Amino acid sequence: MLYPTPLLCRAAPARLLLGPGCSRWLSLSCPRQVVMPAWVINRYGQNNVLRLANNMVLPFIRLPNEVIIRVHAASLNPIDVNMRSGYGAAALNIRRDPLKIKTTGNEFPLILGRDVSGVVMECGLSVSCFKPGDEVWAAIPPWKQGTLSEFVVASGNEVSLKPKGLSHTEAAALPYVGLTAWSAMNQTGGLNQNNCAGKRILIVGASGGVGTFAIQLMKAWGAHVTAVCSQDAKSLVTKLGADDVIDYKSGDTEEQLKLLPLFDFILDNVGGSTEKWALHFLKRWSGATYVTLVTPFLLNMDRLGVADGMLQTGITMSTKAVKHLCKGVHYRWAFFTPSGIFLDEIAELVNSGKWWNGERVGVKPVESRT
Ligand SMILES: NC(=O)C1=CN([C@@H]2O[C@H](COP(=O)(O)OP(=O)(O)OC[C@H]3O[C@@H](n4cnc5c(N)ncnc54)[C@H](OP(=O)(O)O)[C@@H]3O)[C@@H](O)[C@H]2O)C=CC1
Repeated sequence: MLYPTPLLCRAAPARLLLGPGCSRWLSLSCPRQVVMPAWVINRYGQNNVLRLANNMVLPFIRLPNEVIIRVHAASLNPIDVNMRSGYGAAALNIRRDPLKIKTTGNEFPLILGRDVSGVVMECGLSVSCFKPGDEVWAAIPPWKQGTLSEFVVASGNEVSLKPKGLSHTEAAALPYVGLTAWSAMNQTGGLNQNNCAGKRILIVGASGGVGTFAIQLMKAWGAHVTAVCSQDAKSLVTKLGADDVIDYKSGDTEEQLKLLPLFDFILDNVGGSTEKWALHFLKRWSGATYVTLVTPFLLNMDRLGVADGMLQTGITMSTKAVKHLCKGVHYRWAFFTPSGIFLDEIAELVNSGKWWNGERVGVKPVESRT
């Protein structure tokens, strides 16, 4: 395993001054490329396409607001499994390194993994919030090289100081699901700590990464939470603060929900047929909102190409939004949003102790995520 030498660390700003495209110049002129280990894929497929490469070129700072993080822990989310199979490639390639795609003809090798907890190694010239040695956490957007490697580059505005009470392993389980839940509940759904008290929230798929985070966020903001999950997860979601638990595997979910009062907000982490029945459980004409994280946005572009895929997405989304608005409820799609600022807010909640409900049960250890 090779680590960056001080010379190479100092070389990063010089590369920055050279601007985009300098990597080729440097790799031609450097007698010895500095390499790192990383889990990569060189084509899309099943798990057998994953390989541990020991010769990935060390990433470097291209933009003044970027930082290099030495990865202490990373974790996996459903998106990593889906991206391994090619999910989202059409849209993500538009945002990936155009020079690399132009010179090699494809996006490979790709490093998967969105979550990171680690230590800042190097900062771009305009980074003022972080310095080398800071312990940070982040979720790297899916169009960038991922975190299943020894080093990763992130924009300064995607990074936040890691909560002091969490180990790197614990911290690496939170950013992607945390930012996704934050985006869905706060940015898309309009919920915040000042308007949640007494609101009735239904979380479908409550036992997953996003769901377990969303339960804790809603409880920290004072809402009443009903969790839909399997019996296996009942004690977990109860410990996290869920007030009511509906077991979707034993009996009819709709029949069980009919026994409860209507909801102000539904978070759908499951998709499929959920929106066919779940919207009936929202209060009408009172600003109630249904937010789903399972959308055909990237699939449409994979299937139809970027332009037609975006058009199809726009039509589907607006048709559904208008249809449900006519019935008195808001219908919205939500997406993961990388943000150091929101991670700061999450870190504050974690540091305040509100997160743990008295027990350290809020984080799924990295080993147990699929
Ligand atoms: N739009 C976006 O930008 C993003 C979308 N997502 C999507 O959000 C979804 C949730 O993500 P994440 O939490 O990380 O995924 P997980 O795989 O961690 O969790 C999904 C959970 O859903 C539960 N589940 C499955 N079927 C049902 C059902 N019929 N009713 C209730 N619960 C069910 C599973 O529980 P059990 O095993 O007990 O059945 C599982 O715990 C995924 O589909 C993901 O692709 C995630 C991040 C970003």
